[in-house]
This record gives sequence, structure tokens and C-alpha cells, in this order.
Amino acid sequence: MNKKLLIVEDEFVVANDLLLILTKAGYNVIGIAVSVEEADTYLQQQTPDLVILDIRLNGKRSGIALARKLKDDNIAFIYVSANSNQKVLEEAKTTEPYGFLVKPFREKDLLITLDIAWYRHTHSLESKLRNEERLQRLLTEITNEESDIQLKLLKLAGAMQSFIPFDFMATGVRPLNGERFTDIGYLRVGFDEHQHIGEKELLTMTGLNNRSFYAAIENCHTDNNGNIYNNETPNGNFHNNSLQRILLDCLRMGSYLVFPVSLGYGLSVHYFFYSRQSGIYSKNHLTFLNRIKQCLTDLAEKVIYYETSSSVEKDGPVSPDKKQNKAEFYPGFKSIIGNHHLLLAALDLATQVAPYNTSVLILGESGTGKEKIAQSIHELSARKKGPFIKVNCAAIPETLVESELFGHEKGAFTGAIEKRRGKFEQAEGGTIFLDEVGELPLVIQTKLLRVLQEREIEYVGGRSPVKVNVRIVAATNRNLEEEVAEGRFRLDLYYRLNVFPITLPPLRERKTDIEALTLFFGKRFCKEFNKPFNGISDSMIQKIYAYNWPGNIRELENVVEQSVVLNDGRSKLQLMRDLSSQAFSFARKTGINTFDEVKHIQQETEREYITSILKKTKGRIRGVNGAAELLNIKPTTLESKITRLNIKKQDFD
Ligand SMILES: Nc1ncnc2c1ncn2[C@@H]1O[C@H](COP(=O)(O)OP(=O)(O)OP(=O)(O)O)[C@@H](O)[C@H]1O
Repeated sequence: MNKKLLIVEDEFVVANDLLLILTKAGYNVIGIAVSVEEADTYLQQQTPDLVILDIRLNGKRSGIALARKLKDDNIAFIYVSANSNQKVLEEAKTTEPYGFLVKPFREKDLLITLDIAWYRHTHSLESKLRNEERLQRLLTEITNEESDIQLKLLKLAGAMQSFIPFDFMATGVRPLNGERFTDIGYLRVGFDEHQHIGEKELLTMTGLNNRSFYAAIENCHTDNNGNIYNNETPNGNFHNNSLQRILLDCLRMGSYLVFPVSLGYGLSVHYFFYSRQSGIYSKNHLTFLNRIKQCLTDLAEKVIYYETSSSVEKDGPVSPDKKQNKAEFYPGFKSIIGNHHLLLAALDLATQVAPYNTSVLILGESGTGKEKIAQSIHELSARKKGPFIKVNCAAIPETLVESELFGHEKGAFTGAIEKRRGKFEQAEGGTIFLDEVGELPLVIQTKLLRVLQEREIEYVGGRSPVKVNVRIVAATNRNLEEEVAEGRFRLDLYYRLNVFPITLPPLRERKTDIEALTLFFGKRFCKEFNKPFNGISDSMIQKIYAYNWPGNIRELENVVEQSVVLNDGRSKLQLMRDLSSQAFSFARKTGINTFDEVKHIQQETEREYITSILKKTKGRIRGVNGAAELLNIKPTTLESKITRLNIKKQDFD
């Protein structure tokens, strides 16, 4: 083993304890730092494989400040802290630690957490490097192929999208030529669809005349180095009439990143990435661009500079200039509709991870398309010719889960009249999709962990393990972190599954996709029921936009199906049920009419919730796993709530 480890901890007793445990376990502890400054000195001397980090430290800087540096330097770290202040914990979470232990901790938990941290770190690093190699080969191909510059840059946008998030990407020579604008940009309008934006399109979109547009070019800000502009509100960094400001406002972008590569003679080519989300870009993105800088420089020299300065810009886009919101089947993503940036970000992640055997955890509310994404990951992988086996973990009775997943020997239990293969073996050479993985009983979770670690299963009643070659994709609509906190889900399994999480947005957060989805389902059901499709009525569109879709896409699908069934075949589809009635049915059932009544219901709900937590902790309010910690509030706040809500001891005894 002999991994190099740095301890950053200012409590002498804890630090010494850690030193003893870790040395015994075979780690090479390179030092104990009591402050961030001391840790910096150690880091300058040598790079540890792992860092154990306390949050509150001697000196002015906290462990969180050091964590940011470790994250940028790609060094794995875990927090070991007694700090349970919610604000601090949330801040700590943004540094994406590889693990978190609360003091006091057990030796076993520490060693497992470090094991998992190391696994996650090497795993993500390896796949990152392989992906980057693939990208570099692709960029060289794009540079050398015989095709038009716009087509090359369109391919560049497609290649970059799973590495740097963007909604608009552009390239251009700087300083800008005041007489001729040659920047070429692509606006992302679908998973693999990009709309060309050149001078003509910009003039149309901004409504500016030639004079004002060229004034904006004169005011264009030029960066000499890679830079991030993460909070570009209308009163942000740029001159009101600058090219940057116009692009940010007109395309409704919130942040941007610029990466210049020098061509010599004072000239450079700039690569720009704009995103609708504020704060999306980080130093990691610039570090990544620096790693592939040689390829970007070759492309800049041989293609971008050469083509844009030697020829007159060709008329019209070469790109498939597709209409926004058009329902499209993206290659590899069979019948996935929508082009909202949150959906596209999830599809990017799926494309990125698909070629590898990495386990994937798909998160999202019920009906958001988790199974569809799991199928796509399978289709996009080298396992696509193998089976895709779905297991709904919530639907199998607890007593049968083990034999269903791993198989059983003849006579293993009453009724096992013959040997039977389980789902894992059925998925040999392919992918197993464990839907609702959060519902698995704890004993089965332990066995699943073993499959993930050893790649082998054991039959119920079997004597020797059987090797399996199966990729695991799991999904859940539960908050697994909460499940772990409540002791219903194993922490080690959570970390193993969570190596590559993909979160699907609920439909109410991607309303711009509703119309395309409705059209898609409308046409599909009409075909299925042999009816002509005459379009969707305006009133139906209005109502489905106004609704917040708790059941997500599945609910929308059902609503459209009902409209098709009840449609007369001559008119446009109408909404055949009152959507809001579901949202208000609870209120109607309970007869809520006034605000006081609403308040009463609210208090009752809170009372019930707190009582159920107190039952779980057997009335204990303070300390580790006490009710206050589980509820994430201060013990004193909880005590005053208990008094206010009149919760008595007999309520939770
Ligand atoms: N982007 C999409 N485009 C078209 N249809 C979709 C899309 N996403 C989901 N669907 C459809 O919506 C329905 C629900 O999707 P799916 O079963 O994949 O959701 P889920 O998140 O796995 O749900 P659950 O958590 O309840 O198992 C399915 O009929 C699926 O075909």
C-alpha cells in the first residue's frame, strides 16, 4: 500500500491517534500540519496521495481554504471534523471532498473512508485521462481533415461539450479587425445540434445597425491570458457597448471563460465558452484547456487564423441549422426529447461515462427518464450487443431479493426445486439496471458491495463464488445522503455507486421542453391508436405550461394519452382532465379554506415529523445522531419547537 498521507489537524490528541492508526494500516504519513500555512510548506516539499483535513485549524485560514487548493491540484482529501454547523458543512460540500468523517470516529470507519476516497480518486482520474486522450486525437483529426472551417468548428463544439459546459462557443482572432468581423460561434440548441452564429446572425439577433455593431467591436475587451467571468449580471465587468456585453445580454448568458492561444506577432486566437448559468467556470477548466493547449494552438494556426484572415467569409451556415425545440432523436439517445441545458448537461455526462465500465448512479424524481438514460448508457457502450437487464428493487419481496439478484442452488430454501440463475448472471457481458436501489435491504446492500468490489456473486445456498462481467447502473429517486444519515443505506456502498452521479432535472425545471414532449407523445399515441394527429390546442398548451408536473414526464405522457383516446379524430388535442384538481385535491379533502387552517396543517405536519425523529433517537436531542443533528437544527431551536408544538414525552416513547 504505502500511500503518502498528510494529516492537517490542530488537536494534538486526534492527530496522534490518526498517526498511530494510519501507520499501523501501512500508510506513509509524511507529516502533521496544525495550520494551512504549515500544510502549504509540506505540499511544496512533496505531493501526498491523500490528505486528512480538519475544518477548524490554527491560524486565520480554515481547512476549507486548503481544500480548494487540493481540489485544484487534484489531490484527494477527506474531512475529519467535529464541526456540524450547517453553513460550514454546506461550504465544505462545495469543495467536493472524497469523504467526510465526524469526530469521534471509529478506526474501521476511517480506514474504509480512506479506501473509498482512494478508489474514487484513481477511478475518476483514469477515466478523465482516457477521455482527454480521445479528445486530443479528435482535435488533431479535425485540424487535418479536408473540410470547411465552419464544419470544423462545428465538430470542435461537439467535441468540447462534454469537457467544458457551454451554451455558446466562439472562436476569433484578436486583436479584432475593426473592418471585418470574422468570429465564428455556435449556439447549443440540442444535444448534438449547434446553430451557427456569425456576423449576419448577430446583427439580426441584436437588432443593431452596422455602425453600432462596429462600435461594439471597437469596445471589445481583449484578454491576454485565460480568464473567467463568472458573474456577468447586466452591471458586470464590461463596457455597456462592448461586444462581450452584447453577447451576454442578447444570448442571455450568465458567465464566460476565455482561453487565448498565441500565434506570434502580437496575434492570438481566442476560444470563448459562454454559459447561461452564473458561476459555472472554475480554474479546473482553464487547467484542462492548458493540458490540451498544443492541439488548440495547431487548430488556431492551421485553421482558424489561416481561414478567417485569408478568405472572404462564405455566405450562409454549413451547419445543420435546426430549429430550437424541434423534437429530435439524438444518436445513441433513442427517443429522448428536449434540449433544455440541464437535460443536455445530463446527456453529456452519460456520453462521457458510457464507454467505460464505471458504475453510474442516476438521480432524479420519479418519471424524469432515469431508465431511459440507463438504456442509452448501455447502447453507447461496447456492451450494447450484450443484454440490458432491469431490476426494480422496490418491487421484489424482501425474502426473494437475494435469489432474484444472485440466483439459488437447488434446495437452497423451501420451493427451490431447481437451480436458478439470477439477474446478475442474466446480464453477463451487458448491463444491469438496478432501479430504486435505495430500497434494497441492508443485508443485500452488503452483498452488492461485494459484487462491486470483487466482481463476483454467490448463489443462495452456493458454496463458491461465481465471476461476473456486468456493468452496474443504479437509479434512485431518494436522497441517498439522507438515507445514509438515517442508517438505511450503507455509506461505503453509497460512495462506490456515487463514483459517477448523473442528475436528471424535474420537468418543472425544464419547461421549455414541454411543448416538444407533448407533440412527440401526441403523434406517438395517435399512430398507436390509428387516429390522425391534428395538432395540440392552444388551451391545452397553456394549461400544461402552467402546471408543475409532480409526476414529471410519465405524468405528461399519461395526460397526452388520455387526450388522444378521447379525441374525436377531427379536432386538435384537448386537455381532458383538470390538472390543477390534483394539486388542490388535498386541500379540498381536508376542507382548508383560511390561512389559519393552512397554518394549522403546517404545524401538524411539523409536529408529526419531529415526533417521528424523536422516536427514532429514543428522545435524545443532542450529540451525534441526536434528533437536532438529524433535523439539521440547533438543539436549543429544537427544544423551543418541542415546547411550542406541545410535544410530550409519551408522544415518542
Ligand atoms: N426525454 C424524454 N423524451 C421522451 N420520453 C421520455 C423522456 N424521458 C422520459 N420519457 C418517458 O417518460 C416515461 C418515464 O421515464 P422513465 O421510466 O425512464 O423514468 P424514471 O425516472 O426511470 O421513473 P421511475 O423513477 O418512476 O422509475 C417513460 O415512458 C419514458 O419513455
